[in-house]
Amino acid sequence: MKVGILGATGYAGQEIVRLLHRHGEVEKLYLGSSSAAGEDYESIYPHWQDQKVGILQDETIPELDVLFCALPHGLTAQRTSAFLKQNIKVIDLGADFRLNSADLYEEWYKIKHPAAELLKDAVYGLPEIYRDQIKGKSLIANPGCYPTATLLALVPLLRKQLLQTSFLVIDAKSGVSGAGRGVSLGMHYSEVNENFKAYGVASHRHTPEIEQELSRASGQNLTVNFTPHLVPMTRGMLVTIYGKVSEGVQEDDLRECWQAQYEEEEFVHLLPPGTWPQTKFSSGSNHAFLQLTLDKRTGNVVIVSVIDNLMKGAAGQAVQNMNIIMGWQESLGLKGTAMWP
Ligand SMILES: NC(=O)C1=CN([C@@H]2O[C@H](COP(=O)(O)OP(=O)(O)OC[C@H]3O[C@@H](n4cnc5c(N)ncnc54)[C@H](OP(=O)(O)O)[C@@H]3O)[C@@H](O)[C@H]2O)C=CC1
Ligand SMILES: CC(=O)N[C@@H](CCC(=O)OP(=O)(O)O)C(=O)O
Repeated sequence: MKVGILGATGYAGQEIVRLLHRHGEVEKLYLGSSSAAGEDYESIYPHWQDQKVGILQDETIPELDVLFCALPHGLTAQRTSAFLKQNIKVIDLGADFRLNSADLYEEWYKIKHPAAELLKDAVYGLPEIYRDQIKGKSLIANPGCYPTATLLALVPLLRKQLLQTSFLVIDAKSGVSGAGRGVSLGMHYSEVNENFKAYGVASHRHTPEIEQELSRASGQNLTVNFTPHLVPMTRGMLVTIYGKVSEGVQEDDLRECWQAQYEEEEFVHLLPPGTWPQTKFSSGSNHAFLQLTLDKRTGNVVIVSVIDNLMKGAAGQAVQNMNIIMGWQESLGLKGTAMWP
């Protein structure tokens, strides 16, 4: 199969390179770059020395079966229609096709949607929830990292109406690689190291994505309080969620619901009661870890969900989506647990 990556020099793009290198079905890899065409991949990332990854090409897309777009938002949608006309299946790691409404996209991303007519054709690529809809599709909206960690925890519970929709607090923490390689001042080592800060408070652009998918799961329009934080670590994401259970719901009901949803899943793991997820459990792997408790004093459920932002939160999930649309074994390129410690 011929597979391509746009944004191959970025953090998400280079993680896809790593996964495809051990995938087995990829015969030809096109590496597209707007800034480094003609350069050997090894000169950008010397840890690939002597592994013959390839020469970065300009963004003229050759004949391909699948194209991963790991670009800043807005850039993929401008070109998607042309890619689809070339019979290329497109997996967008950015946000261009995640929201169903072009108006909502404009409100949160502050640009007019470049291809609103394609929104109806895009599938939200969260395999454990929407696998059947992803199969055979040509345009996949790979979910955001914070939404992935949040939705894996909440969608099954809301579908079964085990939680009240009026009160959901999502307190999220991400490693710095979540911001990409082109860093701004706020991501400078001396600004991040030995520091810890909230950002995007009550305004982060993943809020409408989370609300859209939770509303879909619960059948009601709901809102959430979502606050992301920046943690001085390279990769990893830990999301703590507080909610109110529906009347009469016990902790076992919540666990059984997760169990039913995820018992056949290779990449989502329910930890035994009392074992709480840590970011290192998923570092460098596509595995997600979940835990919850019903706090008897307050009556609120507390949930913790952990993923690696670059893997299940981006490149790993994108490769999982490719495997599904191509009808391959879902774990191709994705085998392996975290590196520990
Ligand atoms: N980092 C993460 O944890 C996650 C990222 N994502 C999404 O994946 C996409 C890529 O993110 P990430 O790899 O982190 O970002 P990076 O900033 O690390 O990489 C983006 C790449 O896009 C290419 N690019 C093309 N045109 C432009 C432009 N005008 N400005 C900047 N870059 C450009 C660049 O590669 P070149 O110069 O070679 O063309 C660049 O390396 C984004 O949409 C991001 O939101 C989603 C989930 C998690
Ligand atoms: C730490 C950090 O900065 N994280 C990024 C999230 C990365 C991501 O998933 O962004 P997209 O929705 O654009 O794909 C952020 O908050 O903007």
